[in-house]
Amino acid sequence: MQLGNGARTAHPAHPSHEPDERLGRLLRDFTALAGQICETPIVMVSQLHGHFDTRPPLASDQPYAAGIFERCQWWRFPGQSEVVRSNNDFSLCEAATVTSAALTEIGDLGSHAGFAGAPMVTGMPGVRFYAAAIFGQPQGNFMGTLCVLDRRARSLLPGQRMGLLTLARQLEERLALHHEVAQLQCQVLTDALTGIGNRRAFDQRLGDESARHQRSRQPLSLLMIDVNFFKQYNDAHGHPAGDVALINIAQLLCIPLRGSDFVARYGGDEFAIILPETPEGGAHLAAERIHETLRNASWPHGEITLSIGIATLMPEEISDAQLLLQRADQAMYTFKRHC
Ligand SMILES: Nc1nc2c(ncn2[C@@H]2O[C@H](COP(=O)(O)OP(=O)(O)OP(=O)(O)O)[C@@H](O)[C@H]2O)c(=O)[nH]1
Repeated sequence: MQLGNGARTAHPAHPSHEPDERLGRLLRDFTALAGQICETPIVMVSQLHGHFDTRPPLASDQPYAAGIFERCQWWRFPGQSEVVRSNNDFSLCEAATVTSAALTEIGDLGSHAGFAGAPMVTGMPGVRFYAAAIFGQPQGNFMGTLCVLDRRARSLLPGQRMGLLTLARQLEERLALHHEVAQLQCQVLTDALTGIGNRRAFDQRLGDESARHQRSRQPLSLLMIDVNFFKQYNDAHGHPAGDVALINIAQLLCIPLRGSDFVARYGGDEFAIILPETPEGGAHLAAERIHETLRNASWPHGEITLSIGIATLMPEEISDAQLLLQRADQAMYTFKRHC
């Protein structure tokens, strides 16, 4: 196996496919306000470039990794308090962003030469009126449109146009802030050298998982990992070569694991892996797969081996993250003594 640079990271910030809650609230509030101000039954936000949802892609998150969600739409329909994601028809929003006007308004799509046949007009939701205010920049982190729609032909009042433009500007600022906060959160939880979760992320996740263990009464396993003779490796090949080895080890650790497992750099040459809902036997299998992955890797300065300590909290045990940590640490040192 050749070690590459393409990092396959187990990202600490968003361990699941749950939606980004803050973005959800933002979209709900802005679509509600736009509908109120413009008195339209349907409101929609189009993401035309970049990601509003700042969840970093997970290795297992194929649609994100493939960029499928690069463009998407969130709709608010009459009587709904939630926005729903549905990629309907981008032709109108795309056209709105190529004009020089900040606001595009088409009173009757049904008699419009360019858009009478657009899917949004002829199919669901069958709209006749469309107005869109652009936000973001084509060269920036994101660009999109805040759109108000109606199933009948109509127009906006001057104050409503101004209101829509103001809302789009505010949405742009909030999304930019949302991006910055997400980036900072990500940095705070990421190990700068290897790109996987850091000690802080590990502590948070272990707390979450031990609470889940208590609720679900499922076993919870932990692997504590130490690189063998790493001081010698550094001394023999230099600190930069040691850094590269740590980066490669972090990548390799992620390969044989499940998407729900969590890999972190615990500190120095130590790594930790949380295995939710995994009994002792499963944890031993995971450790064996890790040893095998490292054995099959090609190393520039001779093989690197690991000492792996395994501990499991059984369903009937009281959840105690510290106890789990102590047991795994102890098991790791026992393993090392036999190396
Ligand atoms: N290159 C590099 N080395 C690091 C980093 N963090 C810690 N180390 C080194 O990791 C080594 C850890 O050494 P020890 O704790 O003695 O462990 P060891 O040499 O692996 O010995 P055993 O654990 O008994 O196998 C030290 O030489 C640290 O300087 C890092 O970010 N980069």
